[in-house]
Amino acid sequence: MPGKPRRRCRAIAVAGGKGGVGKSTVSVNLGMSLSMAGHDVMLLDADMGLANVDVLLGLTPSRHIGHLLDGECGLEDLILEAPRGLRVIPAGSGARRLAQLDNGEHAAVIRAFDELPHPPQYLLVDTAAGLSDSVAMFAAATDDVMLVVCDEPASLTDAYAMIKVLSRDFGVRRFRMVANMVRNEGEARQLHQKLSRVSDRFLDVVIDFTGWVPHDERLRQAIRRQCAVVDLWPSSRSAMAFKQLAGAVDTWAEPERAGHGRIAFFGGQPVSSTGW
Ligand SMILES: Nc1ncnc2c1ncn2[C@@H]1O[C@H](COP(=O)(O)OP(=O)(O)OP(=O)(O)O)[C@@H](O)[C@H]1O
Repeated sequence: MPGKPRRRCRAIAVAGGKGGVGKSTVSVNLGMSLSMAGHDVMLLDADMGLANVDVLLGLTPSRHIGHLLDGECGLEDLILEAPRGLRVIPAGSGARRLAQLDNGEHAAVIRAFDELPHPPQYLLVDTAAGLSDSVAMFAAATDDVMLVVCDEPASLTDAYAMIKVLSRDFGVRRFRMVANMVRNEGEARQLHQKLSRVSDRFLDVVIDFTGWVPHDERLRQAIRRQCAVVDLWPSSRSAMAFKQLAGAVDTWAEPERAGHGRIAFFGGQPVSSTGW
């Protein structure tokens, strides 16, 4: 008997351009919130050479992407089990080679996800700061690009630069904005308006407002303890915001199929084992 329609893995890049806006914090806590809501979630630390997802979660990887590229192990051998069912693929730290991957190596990392025996429902890709080829390639290989923006001029200009490059060079048309470290929803929406105004004027893109995360001292304390705030203090303001963000992500319409010839996460594997 045919089962219910199967759902494709959704890959979401967490990007922003500027360093320190909260990309890794959002990746870890959104990923864990989705996992706590019952989804199968994997988080790829794509900050090659300067890994910090494992540090944020107090994990100690013994192998990293470099071992995969050297053929010493498969992608599944790199998976670390974080709390609440979140699976993490660490980037590796301190290896210069990892910070200088060429396009072929990026493609090899992305394609390795097609071979996973248990692909996740959601793959979050925590990208590095800046606008390197590496960031652009990883972001362009996902279904959705989530831009983390905070209330600083450089955050807005860097987010705009990222939108420009991804739309012009990779045909990305839709972006999902998350305001981080803001005081309230009004401030978050103002940031969205600022970014949308300038993008509407010069670029053919859509920027959706996905949600916001307040500046929260609890979150910083959780980071110092190497825990996700959603795990340690689930009723803190930031944890509640991440829960809401996960709920918003889960209402997004089904992602479009990977474009022909595009290097995409799960591009060779159109469906996974659960209903979308
Ligand atoms: N909502 C928040 N409330 C309070 N502090 C926050 C919040 N989000 C992030 N921070 C602080 O900002 C710091 C930087 O966050 P994070 O490492 O996630 O940024 P990033 O964009 O990934 O940086 P990089 O690109 O340099 O790796 C955190 O260590 C934390 O102290």
